Amino acid sequence: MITPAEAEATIQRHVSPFPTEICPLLHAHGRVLRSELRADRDLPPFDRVTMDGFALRAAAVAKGVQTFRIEALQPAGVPAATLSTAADACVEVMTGAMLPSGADAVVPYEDTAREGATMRLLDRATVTPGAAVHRRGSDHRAGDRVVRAGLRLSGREIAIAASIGAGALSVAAQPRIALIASGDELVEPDVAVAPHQIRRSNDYGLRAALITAGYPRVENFHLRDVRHEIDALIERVLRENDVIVMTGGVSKGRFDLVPAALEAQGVRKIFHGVAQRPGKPFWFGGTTGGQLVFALPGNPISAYTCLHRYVLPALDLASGLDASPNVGAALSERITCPTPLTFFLPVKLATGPRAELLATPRWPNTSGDLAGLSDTDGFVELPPEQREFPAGTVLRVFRW
Ligand SMILES: Nc1nc2c(c(=O)[nH]1)N[C@H]1C(S)=C(S)[C@@H](COP(=O)(O)OP(=O)(O)OC[C@H]3O[C@@H](n4cnc5c(N)ncnc54)[C@H](O)[C@@H]3O)O[C@H]1N2
Ligand code: MOO
Repeated sequence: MITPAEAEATIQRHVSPFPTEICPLLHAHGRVLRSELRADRDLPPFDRVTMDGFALRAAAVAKGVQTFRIEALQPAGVPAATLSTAADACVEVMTGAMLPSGADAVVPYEDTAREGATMRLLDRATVTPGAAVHRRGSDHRAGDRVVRAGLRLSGREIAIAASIGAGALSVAAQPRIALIASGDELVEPDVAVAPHQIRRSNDYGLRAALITAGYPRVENFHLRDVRHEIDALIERVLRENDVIVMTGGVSKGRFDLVPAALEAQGVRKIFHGVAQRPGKPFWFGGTTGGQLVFALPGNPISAYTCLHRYVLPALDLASGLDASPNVGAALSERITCPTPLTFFLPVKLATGPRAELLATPRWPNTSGDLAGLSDTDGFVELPPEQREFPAGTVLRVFRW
């Protein structure tokens, strides 16, 4: 059996990038940016007043002028006024206005007293060139890169894009994902359930996790353990989707028909089985057209863990998202690992006394104990062969 690291690397080798498409800015949040964004003009685009008050020449103040004539009013959103050459000239200005030409500093209202059309500086006013002026191009020059490619777009990048006039963005296409739960025992959550039946929870949970992670084009299906029905559905979803995620039916049981059906429909098995718990029977394959098929074990914690350990990172890679850095967390208590395989242990994360990330184990009862995952932040990966892990051991952590 291959290790989780080998499984991850193998999946990565089979991932090809999703196509690029153009997306209107209003719908681009959560999408992965494919082309960097560059400033279309200097930022700020003009010498921008940063305080409501009066614009004047700092040199006049240095020469002892204390009282100024208010020549004009300069609000935001209109072209710059021009200060006359008189030493005591000033223009009343608003935050966000263009600095009047000829002026080089702004005194806020709070440092002045006004009498009709004149303004007097209070003793506390200190006026130096550039005071309360945000110089043109001082944040970024036209042509500078302001957002790099490979980021998932949040409100921050959307605001930057808007500020540089990028009304449509080049982003990774979102894959169409078929999410198939298989098993005769499964029923919908909102119907009467017989004692021998199990409510479908995996696929609902995986669907929510996929959407939350930025992959909303998910369609759910249910399969009975009937071979010709499995074949027919796989054939159909392969026609319409880029990625297939299945749960259940991949182990060794008489009704674990999924691997054979996938191969019969032209999905090539790349591996079946990973030396890990939970999730040992994980099956991965692909088509010649580049579609990826993840058949996850049916036990709920196995499926949810495998989605986060393998499926979401593969989708992120295909989207061109920057790889997230490996994050380590220190165990808050000593643990004994129950298996010689790599073990994924759910944890609650907190900040320790030296500002380190602390992982507190939250042992689920079994790999079916979904409730054990509630109020956890992710899982740590316990490497194989080592069984005793003292408190303070730093382990790789994956967040849900
Ligand atoms: N002889 C062996 N038996 C099993 C092995 C093995 O190596 N040899 N591996 C075990 C492990 S580990 C796992 S994990 C499971 C995985 O089996 P399957 O992928 O075939 O999953 P199922 O048998 O279909 O289901 C397992 C379990 O999960 C429940 N389930 C399935 N789908 C859902 C769903 N959508 N929502 C809620 N619950 C679901 C299902 O009812 C079963 O209880 O195999 C072991 N056996
Ligand atoms: O390894 Mo299975 O995925 O635990 O129940």
